[in-house]
Amino acid sequence: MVESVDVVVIGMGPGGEALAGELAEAGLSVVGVEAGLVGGECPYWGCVPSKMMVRAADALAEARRVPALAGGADVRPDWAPVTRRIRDEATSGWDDKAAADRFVAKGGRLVRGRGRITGADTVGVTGDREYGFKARRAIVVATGTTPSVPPIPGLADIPYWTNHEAIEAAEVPESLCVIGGGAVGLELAQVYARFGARVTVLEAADRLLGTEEPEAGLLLAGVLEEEGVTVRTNARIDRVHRYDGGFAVNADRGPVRARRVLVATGRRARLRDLGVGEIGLDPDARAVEVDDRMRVAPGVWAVGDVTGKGPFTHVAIYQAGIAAADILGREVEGARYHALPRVTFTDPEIGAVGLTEAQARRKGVNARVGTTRVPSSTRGWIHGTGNDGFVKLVEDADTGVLVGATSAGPCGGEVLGALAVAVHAGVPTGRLRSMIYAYPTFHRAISEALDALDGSGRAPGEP
Ligand SMILES: Cc1cc2nc3c(=O)[nH]c(=O)nc-3n(C[C@H](O)[C@H](O)[C@H](O)COP(=O)(O)OP(=O)(O)OC[C@H]3O[C@@H](n4cnc5c(N)ncnc54)[C@H](O)[C@@H]3O)c2cc1C
Ligand SMILES: NC(=O)c1ccc[n+]([C@@H]2O[C@H](COP(=O)([O-])OP(=O)(O)OC[C@H]3O[C@@H](n4cnc5c(N)ncnc54)[C@H](O)[C@@H]3O)[C@@H](O)[C@H]2O)c1
Repeated sequence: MVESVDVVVIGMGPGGEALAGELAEAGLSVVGVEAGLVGGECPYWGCVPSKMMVRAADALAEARRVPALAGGADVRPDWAPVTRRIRDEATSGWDDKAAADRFVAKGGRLVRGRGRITGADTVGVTGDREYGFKARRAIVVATGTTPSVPPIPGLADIPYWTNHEAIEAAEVPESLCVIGGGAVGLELAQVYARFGARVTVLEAADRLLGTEEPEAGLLLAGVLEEEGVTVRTNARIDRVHRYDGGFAVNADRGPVRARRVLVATGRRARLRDLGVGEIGLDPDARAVEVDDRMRVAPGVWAVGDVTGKGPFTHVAIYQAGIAAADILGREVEGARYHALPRVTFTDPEIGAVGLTEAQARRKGVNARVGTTRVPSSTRGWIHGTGNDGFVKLVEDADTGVLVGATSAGPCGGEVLGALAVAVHAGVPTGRLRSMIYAYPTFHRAISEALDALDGSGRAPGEP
């Protein structure tokens, strides 16, 4: 039997949950289909528990800095409070009852199972029982991504970790080989190393955090090495196999032997099982193409990681707001990604917004950059140990407008706030120069980076 409803949302991660909740509150009949946990990756295996781990690991690192600043500290890492907080405070034991109840309280109907598009306006769900829905107003694809596992010989035959196992781990392994030096790999590598694991990071590219400024990857490689993590870039892995109760990852420059192997080599959307061919999409595409209102096809919208516009919770929620307004027939400004912020929560944090220098040049921007090091800023110098970082600005020299920035360092993600406002609003660097920066804050380094921009940095017409 096919039931008629206004909207069917497939996938109730941060994007789907926000969108489905808003539409239900607006009075539409909304079915949210979820194959796993309502809330998706972010609250159970992503942002929230990983940042609890980072918080704990940072506390250890700060305590280890006490001798340089304030006397003595006896630091004895214990993983138990971390697992307890993740189980009890973050995930309720990986139980989504609270999130499911929240959606139902907004007037939504939750259907547990795997959704599949079966026609231009119909969705089938396979779970404990079969459902069929006809969506009068909208189908929304919000199915996120899953880990992309490289076809390394032997890898599929071992019980490797993805972010799920790394977040759920009851113990810290004696040693950990992390394949992939992106955000997942680096945040978790530093956490596990600070809790005592011997960690090696194998990154195929020539630097860590390859999508950000090269200075960021270099900075993190140096900091991690100083903390005892082995970092190998340009790594070629040819085989993985069991070895002495653990595993051996055979790479150029020698094998890495470790108790656990974490695969953190990116994520990808899986469209084949979703029936997207029914609405004329390529089932093998890496993402669902959307316009600036998240429209995919007549009566179909998509939000979140599946759109390939930026794999972050804040992007999923931003897109959900736009799609909800569009579905409700309200006027809404289309999505713009020119000031997309992202933060890698390593210590130092790497905050970035807009274009990197290389991206700006590739887009034909006449890029002018200004960089300052945090240790040479007043606050960085006062901070002392743990003060690594930099602020880098990318200005369009033709317009005098800031088009990108990176703030790496202690509180790098918070310093980013000011830079994100500037890039979002297209503030000319001349205007930023005339601002008063509180002394001695970390964000005051922005004014030093402005001084480092070649020329005046003033926009045409600016005083
Ligand atoms: C370790 C880690 C740390 C992260 N840290 C951060 C961070 O600090 N900040 C940040 O902004 N982002 C972070 N992210 C990224 C963030 O988790 C994602 O961008 C976000 O979860 C994407 O939301 P989404 O709604 O698009 O998809 P998802 O969260 O992936 O949710 C999709 C949901 O759809 C369901 N689903 C899939 N297919 C179907 C189907 N056919 N039928 C029914 N249900 C289906 C899935 O079960 C899932 O619940 C992190 C990711 C990881 C892995
Ligand atoms: N703080 C945050 O906002 C946060 C934290 C974690 C994850 N995320 C998001 O989740 C997504 C997934 O993160 P991720 O780190 O898995 O992906 P990623 O794409 O950011 O990084 C994957 C890394 O693995 C490397 N790699 C790929 N194949 C390899 C191989 N065979 N051998 C060695 N290295 C290989 C890539 O060169 C790349 O550097 C990202 O897009 C990220 O932005 C965000």
